[in-house]
Amino acid sequence: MRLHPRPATASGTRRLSRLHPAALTWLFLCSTGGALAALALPAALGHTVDRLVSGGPVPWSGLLLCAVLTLAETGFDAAAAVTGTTTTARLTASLRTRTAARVLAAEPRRALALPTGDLTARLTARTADAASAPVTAAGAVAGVLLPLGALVGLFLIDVWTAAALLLGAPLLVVLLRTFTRGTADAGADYQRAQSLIAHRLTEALEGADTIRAARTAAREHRRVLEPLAALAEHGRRTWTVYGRAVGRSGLLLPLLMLLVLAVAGLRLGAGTIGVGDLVAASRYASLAVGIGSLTGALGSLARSRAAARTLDPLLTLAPLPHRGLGPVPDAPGHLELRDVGVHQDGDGRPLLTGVHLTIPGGTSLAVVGRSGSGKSQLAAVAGRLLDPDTGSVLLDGVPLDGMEPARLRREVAYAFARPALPGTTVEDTIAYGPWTAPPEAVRAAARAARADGFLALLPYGYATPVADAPLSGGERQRLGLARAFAHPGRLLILDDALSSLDTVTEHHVRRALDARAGHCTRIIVAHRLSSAARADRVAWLENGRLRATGRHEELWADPDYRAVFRTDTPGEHLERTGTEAAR
Ligand SMILES: Nc1ncnc2c1ncn2[C@@H]1O[C@H](COP(=O)(O)OP(=O)(O)OP(=O)(O)O)[C@@H](O)[C@H]1O
Repeated sequence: MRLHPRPATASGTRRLSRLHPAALTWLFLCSTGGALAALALPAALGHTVDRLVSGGPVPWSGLLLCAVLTLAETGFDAAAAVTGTTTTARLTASLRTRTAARVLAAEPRRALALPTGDLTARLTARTADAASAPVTAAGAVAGVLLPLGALVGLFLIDVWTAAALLLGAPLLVVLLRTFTRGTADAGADYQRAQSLIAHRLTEALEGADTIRAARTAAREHRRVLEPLAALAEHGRRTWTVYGRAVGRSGLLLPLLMLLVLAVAGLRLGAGTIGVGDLVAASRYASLAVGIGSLTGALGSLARSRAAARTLDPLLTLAPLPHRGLGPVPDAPGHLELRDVGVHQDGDGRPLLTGVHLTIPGGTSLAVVGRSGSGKSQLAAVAGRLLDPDTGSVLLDGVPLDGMEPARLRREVAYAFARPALPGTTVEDTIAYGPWTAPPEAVRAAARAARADGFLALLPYGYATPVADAPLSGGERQRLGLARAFAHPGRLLILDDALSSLDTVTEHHVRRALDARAGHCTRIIVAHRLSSAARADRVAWLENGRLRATGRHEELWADPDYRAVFRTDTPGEHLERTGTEAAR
């Protein structure tokens, strides 16, 4: 895959904490407020107990303070929980939107070269993992503040009691460090195995019919689930690290508590501290050993960091470079390919070599050639779905790579052999594009693409949800064509977009295409003889090179050209001239 990493400045995920600053500040204040209330409570409690034990009047003010502090702690904690959940959801949405926007703004075919399942896992699960970091970190501040404050409280009550707690502190630090390192490694491996399963599952779902036809479901099942053993292993590793940390802290923390209470008890016996101090010391000790709860936050932060690493290559994808140029106004759509070359990513195999081609504005060009000759590569380069590795492409004299992408997209409409059909209803699907086509344009486009007939038979016509519309391959193609027709620009590129149409429908669609002569340049990638015969000119590709260009009737004299259309059925196509085929 060719990603275009930028020099590493602040990475996209690191900048997350700058989003929603008000919510994060509020969360920080709530967490801190809750921690301060929790820290003040033992002191107030100790003081109140001392007053009660001394046998004086009931210390109502002390009792009230304890109640207020308890309520404050609960209130702050609840507010922190609500703010944390909503902020994480909003950060996840922001991160997903930004990552998806980056992917879509980069050169399409190369940016989307990640396997679909892997990309989906990154855009869904990984963004949620990474986006939880700022909230976890804000919450962890309280997790640090509480034990530190409790330690200070212990020092203020009695130095020896505090020293007893400090005795166990180095062990706790070692425990936390080991835990963080262990979960980070296991978490990253776990996420990788998850992505691999997601990728294989997506592949299998896309090829469900092939798998069914080949009766290889069991083999496919094994292939998809093959990384499951590794996933289970990484999961076990994570839980082992958790288990060990919990086991060790489960042993260490009560021992530490016991030690602190024993020292405090001795100091009470020696008359150095009072009963209230003992109560406060026991509360502070339990708050201080609560540092063990940081393991959860550290584990979550380690998972977020591993997820962020998988998102950074997407967030640092370079946007499609351009020079902000616009199309020449009222120009005819004259397209020029100058010495265009495209190499395969990875091994550098040439897919297109030295293609020089001029398509006068308003004319049509059929691109023909054997399978794999590079027709789709040429179609992709002609509308900047792909940047050539060498050479340049100009529309009315303006280089495509200089044109502002949004303006370029308004000038170039594409239709594909297997179009994606986004949108809720059929109407949305046709209207979907650089601008939302109005209803009358949608209907006119559907008529031109000969889609109106089958759309009328759908239960709710144009309002039928796409998911509920049973569509054949040819009907899908006609919706894709209608979408292209509904967004007319100066260039229309059909990449094998008529291949599933029956000959009568194709004939009508061709007439709709011909009606655009003079005000729209058309490039039609096709295998059918009729497409070549009806076009103003033909570009004949062979092994990624332009073998010849010219009118179909002229090229027909070349037996190699005729062989491009030859079938094994004697007499079919080959005996027909271009003029006959065009009729
Ligand atoms: N996304 C891609 N990444 C890398 N190589 C590709 C990609 N798509 C196609 N190729 C390679 O480029 C070459 C030309 O493919 P292209 O799709 O342009 O052929 P085509 O003439 O349109 O074929 P067909 O008529 O079968 O659709 C093929 O050899 C193929 O292996």
